[in-house]
Amino acid sequence: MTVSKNVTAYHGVANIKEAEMKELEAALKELVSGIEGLDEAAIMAMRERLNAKIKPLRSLGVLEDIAEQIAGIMRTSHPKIAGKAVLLMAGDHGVVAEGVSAAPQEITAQMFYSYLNGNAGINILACHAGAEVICTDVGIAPLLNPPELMINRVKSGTDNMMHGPAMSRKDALMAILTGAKVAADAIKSGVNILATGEVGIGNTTPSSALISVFTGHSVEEVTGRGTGVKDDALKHKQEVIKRAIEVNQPDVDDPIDVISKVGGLEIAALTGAILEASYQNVPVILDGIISVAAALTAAKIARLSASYMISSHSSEEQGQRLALKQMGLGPRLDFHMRLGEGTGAALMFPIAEAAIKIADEMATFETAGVTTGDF
Ligand SMILES: O=C(O)c1ccc[n+]([C@@H]2O[C@H](COP(=O)([O-])O)[C@@H](O)[C@H]2O)c1
Ligand SMILES: Cc1cc2nc[nH]c2cc1C
Repeated sequence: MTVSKNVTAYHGVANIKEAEMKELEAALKELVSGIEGLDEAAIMAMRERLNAKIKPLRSLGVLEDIAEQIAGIMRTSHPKIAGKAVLLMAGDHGVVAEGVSAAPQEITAQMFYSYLNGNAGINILACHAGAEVICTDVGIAPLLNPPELMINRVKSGTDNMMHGPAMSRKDALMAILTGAKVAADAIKSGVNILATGEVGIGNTTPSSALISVFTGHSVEEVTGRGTGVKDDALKHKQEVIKRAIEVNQPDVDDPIDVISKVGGLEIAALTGAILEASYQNVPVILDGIISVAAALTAAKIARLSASYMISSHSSEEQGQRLALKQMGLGPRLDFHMRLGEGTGAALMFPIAEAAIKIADEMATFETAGVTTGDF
């Protein structure tokens, strides 16, 4: 198959599959313990740079917040954005058997091919932003089964969480570490800002379940229509989520337990990617409800990882905003989007670059000879 120019089909993560449970737990522990808080001195130094620019103080609002955050993450007063990538994780969901999605399961695999071909929404928006799309099959159901999609597959779709755990604890750890490895490889190749994206028919169901468990909001409050279920199906979807939580009794104090019981493979991989980005001082832009459910899981595993996250748009799924709020974040773009794939996150790349450009290129009161004052 031909893979278009700004797309990488990932073929790595050799030894995770042979790893023992103990090794996986230890690898995650090591990753988590290496995540540090942001560099406050770099944040203050960036603030000083921005305050010297020819504008009333803080008048570039969120752009200034983003420039400071990136300085704190990259631990320098003069951060530079080099390579940009969307990490697109794919997985299927046993719970689709309950009729929780408006779309059929085979679309996950079909869309994955579209990403590889470079003609889906995320390809266009990532290309527009000068970013690559790194696609990983973490758990697509075996419909087409071509070997090139299976290299990183932890499991061929989750089990139906309405009847028991979506996956084993070991599978959840493997998916998290697969995501971490994909992020690590991207960073090694020169990428220094990441965005999260995904595809997985049915995945708004586990995302809402995770958000309900972690935030304490009711299932009704955090569950929306996903691909577009109608009123009756939405009610049914909420009942399925409630039942899944009741049957599995996830332990809210053990985020791996929660994500293994009511999560998803691609969601877990995004959690791992976010943890790795945090570990390596790389900002990570969040997308819609699935990405934010993964981010919330990451923040529950490692509280400090939340400071490495840059929010993007507000999904039409109401649970996304509530999950962002729990992490002290809020959406920046209100575009009524609900596609996923990383499309909303990709729109933030140029905004992050614009924020850094302001710091680098805008004149100061001194250089421009503009009178300073109490403004
Ligand atoms: O990003 C979002 O907020 C978002 C909201 C609704 C749907 N999606 C996408 O649609 C699929 C999940 O919807 P569903 O109804 O099958 O659960 C999955 O492939 C997601 O990428 C994504
Ligand atoms: C067509 C289609 C494209 C998608 N991209 C992400 N989720 C999706 C769901 C559907 C149904």
